[in-house]
Amino acid sequence: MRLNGEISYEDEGEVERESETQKLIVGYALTSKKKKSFLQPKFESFARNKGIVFVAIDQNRPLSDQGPFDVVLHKLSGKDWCQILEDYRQQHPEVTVLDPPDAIKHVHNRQSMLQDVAAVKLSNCYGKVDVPKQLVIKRDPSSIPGEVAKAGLKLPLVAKPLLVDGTAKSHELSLAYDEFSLSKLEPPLVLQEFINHGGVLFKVYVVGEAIKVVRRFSLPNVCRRELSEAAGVFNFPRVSCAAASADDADLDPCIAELPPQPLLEKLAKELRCRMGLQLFNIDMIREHGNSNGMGKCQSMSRYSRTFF
Ligand SMILES: Nc1ncnc2c1ncn2[C@@H]1O[C@H](COP(=O)(O)OP(=O)(O)OP(=O)(O)O)[C@@H](O)[C@H]1O
Ligand SMILES: O=P(O)(O)O[C@H]1[C@H](O)[C@@H](O)[C@H](OP(=O)(O)O)[C@@H](OP(=O)(O)O)[C@H]1O
Repeated sequence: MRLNGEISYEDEGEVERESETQKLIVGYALTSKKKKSFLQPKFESFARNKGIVFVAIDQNRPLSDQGPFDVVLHKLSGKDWCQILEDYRQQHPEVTVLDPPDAIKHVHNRQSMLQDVAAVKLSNCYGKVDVPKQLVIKRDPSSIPGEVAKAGLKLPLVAKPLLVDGTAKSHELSLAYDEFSLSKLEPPLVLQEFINHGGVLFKVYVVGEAIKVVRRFSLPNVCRRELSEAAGVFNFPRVSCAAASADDADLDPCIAELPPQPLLEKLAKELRCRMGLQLFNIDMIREHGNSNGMGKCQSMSRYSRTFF
């Protein structure tokens, strides 16, 4: 299995023979941004060799007039599109829609996306999965310092937009070091306690029962001295984007070790059942200095990367 550009074509010949008998048609409805990042030409041609063909859905024509599709893969939003998909699902129960609009709703909001993770209460011999302590602020920024104190949240705090709609704005994150600067933040947002995690994040990609984990660089630990000296709100860029891969980095094994596969399998299965999602991604960090293998999921999203 290879990520993005690093494609292995070792088994191509064999697969091409298989594809002569079988074809799976995937109709896709993606924004141009998503088409560019997800449906890369190399990926499309690799899929074609596996007998999987991607066909663009024409949004100006009724969906039922198009196809036939085995799978409808989409990442569009809006009430009208959701209704079109729901109607299509009723008329074509044989088609797999990735994913149904009702299931997707969970990951469009940073509060609801972690509620299901917390509800799983996953703790077994392989480790424990939890979510950071967090608070939702819907309106008044001047109320934030008081709300934070009332909830007993410890500084520094990571501030994230409440809604996640695929825009760059919805991925803008900031770190607030002191209580006075909290009222500068712009609701609606989620405030999460910053978890020291050794600067490494695990991206867990789930496709049905298949799981692929990659390692990315992340924010470094914040030490007590830094916290006592720093003040204000700092915006930080997409620290754990694809370019920040730490898969081949020479790291302390305690930090770099991937979360145990059985733990991820259990988590993914529970989330699939609870949310009804088949295709999603979980961002996980391992709490630094916690020898019990405690992991925290601090975010979830829909698919993005292409894997081979
Ligand atoms: N509570 C937290 N404690 C420590 N680091 C955090 C916390 N929340 C987020 N981060 C770090 O901030 C970065 C981005 O966070 P997050 O994944 O929540 O944003 P996102 O917009 O959902 O990201 P993506 O679009 O990449 O999925 C990651 O490197 C992550 O490790
Ligand atoms: O590239 P990875 O590290 O897998 O992170 C993804 C995020 O998890 C997704 O949420 C992004 O998609 P949206 O911007 O549509 O939410 C997705 O955006 P992209 O498809 O435009 O690259 C990625 O940023």
